[in-house]
Amino acid sequence: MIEFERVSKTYPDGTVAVDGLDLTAPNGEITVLVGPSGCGKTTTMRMVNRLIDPTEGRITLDGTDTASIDAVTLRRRIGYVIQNAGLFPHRTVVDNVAALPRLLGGGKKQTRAAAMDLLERVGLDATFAKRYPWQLSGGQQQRVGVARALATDPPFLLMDEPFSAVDPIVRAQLQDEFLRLQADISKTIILVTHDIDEALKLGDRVAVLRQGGRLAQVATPAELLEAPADAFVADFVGSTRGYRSLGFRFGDDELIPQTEPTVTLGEPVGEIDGRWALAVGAEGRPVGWVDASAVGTRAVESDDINLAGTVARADSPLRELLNSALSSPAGRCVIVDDDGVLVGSVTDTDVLAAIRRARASEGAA
Ligand SMILES: Nc1ncnc2c1ncn2[C@@H]1O[C@H](COP(=O)(O)OP(=O)(O)OP(=O)(O)O)[C@@H](O)[C@H]1O
Repeated sequence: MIEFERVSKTYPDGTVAVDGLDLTAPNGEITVLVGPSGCGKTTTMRMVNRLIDPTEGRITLDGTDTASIDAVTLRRRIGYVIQNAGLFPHRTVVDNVAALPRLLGGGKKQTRAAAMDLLERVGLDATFAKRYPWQLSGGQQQRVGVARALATDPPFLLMDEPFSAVDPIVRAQLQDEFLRLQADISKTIILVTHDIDEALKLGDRVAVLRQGGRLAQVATPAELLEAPADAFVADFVGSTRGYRSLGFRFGDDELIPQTEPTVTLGEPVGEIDGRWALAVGAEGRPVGWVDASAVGTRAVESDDINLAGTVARADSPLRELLNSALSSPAGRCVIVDDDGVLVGSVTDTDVLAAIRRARASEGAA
């Protein structure tokens, strides 16, 4: 059990990120922290593994004050999964998973064998073990991130927006797989998300935070939907729906897709502006990004393709466009049509500007 007792965090500049939080994350359950941007979700979670120290109050793990446990020992008991997986880029998948057990003195053979088992549990077969993170899709990287967090078999798991950087179909798959895995391993989990649907799907209990790091309500998903504690919770459960539905409309705003230069497998990268070229398959469907500076003038091979980026459709919510832009090494969101064929791209800056415009017009409505 993870317990917050009157926990507050005020940053040196005076920002009150968390204010008098009382919260219990019961053993074997998923407790989700959800709330608007800046409401203190990440700060709350990072205080558990002491990446951030509380200003007041205490946090206990099965009754022991975390402040009394040496930080390294503490972190061995708490797995940590972050957005974009945070894998070591120069180590293979299996070495990423085996790294911490090795550091803790495990033998090479035995830690590798355990890592292979874990990879299989998160849905990756042996062919992925020797690859490097950039040779995996975002969803596959996230699976490795989960396997790595479980490598020391910690009783507690912290997950910060673990499924945000992948496209909606992959996200739903990862969520389903994660629920199946948890039914098996019964870890005590705190998961942070800004997505109320994800919170309601994954959480045994959902804690809704409001600005200033105050707990608005903690309840089961059903209770939250049926009996929101106040207008803020009701509004948050409802209003993010509105925000999510913000469509990307051609001709609207200044968010117009630009032509994206492409490269086909087996051919060299032509003249491009910048470092990254988008690789497309024969049917014109994007397959990933190629680092032109690494390929030089030779023909592009499948091993050159960085698979981490996601695509969005023209009518995807702006949040998905942003996820696509942020997951691409080029910082560009790739837009495809209903058949998955490339339409063009928009930059992360343009997507952010469109989100700001949409929010402003929502506020004015
Ligand atoms: N190191 C810091 N110094 C000062 N203020 C900070 C620091 N880190 C976070 N904050 C502020 O504390 C508040 C809570 O931040 P936190 O990152 O915990 O929120 P969050 O709910 O996780 O936000 P998001 O969903 O946008 O990631 C915000 O107002 C943020 O600007």
